Amino acid sequence: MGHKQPLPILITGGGRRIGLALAHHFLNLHQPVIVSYRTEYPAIATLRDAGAVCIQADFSTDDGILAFAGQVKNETPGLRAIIHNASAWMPEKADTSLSDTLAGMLQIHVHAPYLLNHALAELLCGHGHAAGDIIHFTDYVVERGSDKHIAYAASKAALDNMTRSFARKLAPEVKVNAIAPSLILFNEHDDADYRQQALNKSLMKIAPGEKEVIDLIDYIFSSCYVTGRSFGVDGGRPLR
Ligand SMILES: NC(=O)C1=CN([C@@H]2O[C@H](COP(=O)(O)OP(=O)(O)OC[C@H]3O[C@@H](n4cnc5c(N)ncnc54)[C@H](OP(=O)(O)O)[C@@H]3O)[C@@H](O)[C@H]2O)C=CC1
Ligand SMILES: Nc1nc2c(c(=O)[nH]1)N=C([C@H](O)[C@@H](O)CO)CN2
Repeated sequence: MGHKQPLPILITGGGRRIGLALAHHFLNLHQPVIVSYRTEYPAIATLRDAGAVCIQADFSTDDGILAFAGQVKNETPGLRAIIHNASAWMPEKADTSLSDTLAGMLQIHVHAPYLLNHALAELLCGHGHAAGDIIHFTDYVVERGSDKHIAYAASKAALDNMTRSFARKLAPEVKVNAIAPSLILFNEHDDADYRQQALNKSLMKIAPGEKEVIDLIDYIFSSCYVTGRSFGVDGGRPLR
């Protein structure tokens, strides 16, 4: 008798950093992975060589999101999970209109997960009790707000709210949870002063790297009971 191939995990924005680390983690566990990417980084070829299905997609328009959903449906009859990692951390700034900033943040953090969850729910369902997962990457600023990233924080707050709506809609076959990180990884251009200030904002005073998020997702996937929750990965930042 042949072994049944596990269903793939879909990771959006898997070309770099946390999304890329998640993709390699699951591939190392012989778990099939489908990755969306916007920019053709060298990492995409490495992912393909490791067995990932990599689909180029730009979520800047609803048409781009829906075309991607169609390509995923052509690729697989079912999904183990969707991890909504794709994101942009846009501040309010003088050279971009406030309308464009707000629209861009709502597009990537609200339209993309909202449309993809609706379009792909049928692929997550039908595999048994708690057999599917959706993970929304939100942010610690959902609780606190952010004076420099107002639209970003508002759009992540909407995503946090959708976690509970989709948990209600898709139970008991699919669990839907959010991960709300504070500092996980610095960006290359962050200078020493910025880094020190950011480290001082948490109790734990480190930038822990992708492993903290990977371990949490492994836990969420192992559960058959936890749904509609937001998990902070923030080094105790709310207590500072
Ligand atoms: N890193 C951290 O410390 C923190 C991260 N988070 C959250 O964790 C998640 C992962 O973080 P991180 O790895 O730093 O994220 P990055 O910003 O480094 O990467 C996000 C990914 O999303 C993709 N993306 C952005 N816009 C679009 C678009 N319009 N269409 C398709 N893809 C797009 C990017 O593609 P491209 O490279 O082509 O632009 C990139 O691959 C995010 O949701 C983030 O908000 C929250 C708090 C802290
Ligand atoms: N999509 C992204 N979102 C966020 C990023 C990022 O690089 N991409 N970075 C942060 C910061 O790490 C911040 O939490 C501390 O400096 C927040 N969100």
